[in-house]
Amino acid sequence: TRSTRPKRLLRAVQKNATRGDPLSVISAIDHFCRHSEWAMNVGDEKGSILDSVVSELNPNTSLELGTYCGYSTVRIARLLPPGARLITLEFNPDYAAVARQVISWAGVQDKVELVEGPSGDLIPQMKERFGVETFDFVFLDHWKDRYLPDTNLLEECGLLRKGAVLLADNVICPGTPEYLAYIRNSPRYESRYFQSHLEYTKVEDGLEKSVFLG
Ligand SMILES: CCNc1ncnc2c1ncn2[C@@H]1O[C@H](/C=C/CNC(=O)c2cc(-c3ccc(F)cc3)cc(O)c2O)[C@@H](O)[C@H]1O
Ligand SMILES: [Mg+2]
Repeated sequence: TRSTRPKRLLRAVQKNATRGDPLSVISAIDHFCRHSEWAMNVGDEKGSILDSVVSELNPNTSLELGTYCGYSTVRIARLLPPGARLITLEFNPDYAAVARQVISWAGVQDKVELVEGPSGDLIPQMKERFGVETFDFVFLDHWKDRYLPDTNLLEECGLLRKGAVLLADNVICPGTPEYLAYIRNSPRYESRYFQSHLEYTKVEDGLEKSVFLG
């Protein structure tokens, strides 16, 4: 079957990373994307901001929108305390298949539940089907024009607890104008912009961290 970039990325992980060692998986992907083929992972620079937000929050229940190859899934899961869990949503079956293998190569599969399907259908099922009460942390990194509708959906489904943190990738490049306008003007959120760069480049990009006030 035709080789794709995600499959070549997975091969680089299997070749260069040590099974059960999440940091070696993260650096193998960063090396591949820097020296072989650029790919839309959050990357090492924005990734360390993601790490600090997760470490400070110690979330029990986390949601990731847009798994892609599982790079940020591994970054988040490796920092979660025992018993904590990360649900990650991916609607492309080929990407999901690659991500599952990256996640298990890193040895974090016990903390991760990768669900295949569109977020718009899955978010309303979180309570009933996945036994979620509320999320402590949400990482948004899927189609940029879906950040706002999915945030509204999370609100409507009562899935955000007071103090829950939303962290959005790419608020500058490619950009998420409607999401930014909403979240920065809403009295229900306290937002802060973390300036950084588009993964593996010198182009400006950043993460928007927003605390839900209830
Ligand atoms: C339909 C909405 N619901 C969804 N539900 C579940 N999974 C979804 C969904 N949308 C998209 N996905 C998945 O998330 C991933 C999509 C991510 C979209 N990301 C980007 O477009 C992106 C793009 C860039 C970028 C920046 C500059 C460029 F020149 C070129 C690309 C950088 C990034 O960091 C990005 O995150 C895919 O795996 C896709 O299958
Ligand atoms: Mg991104």
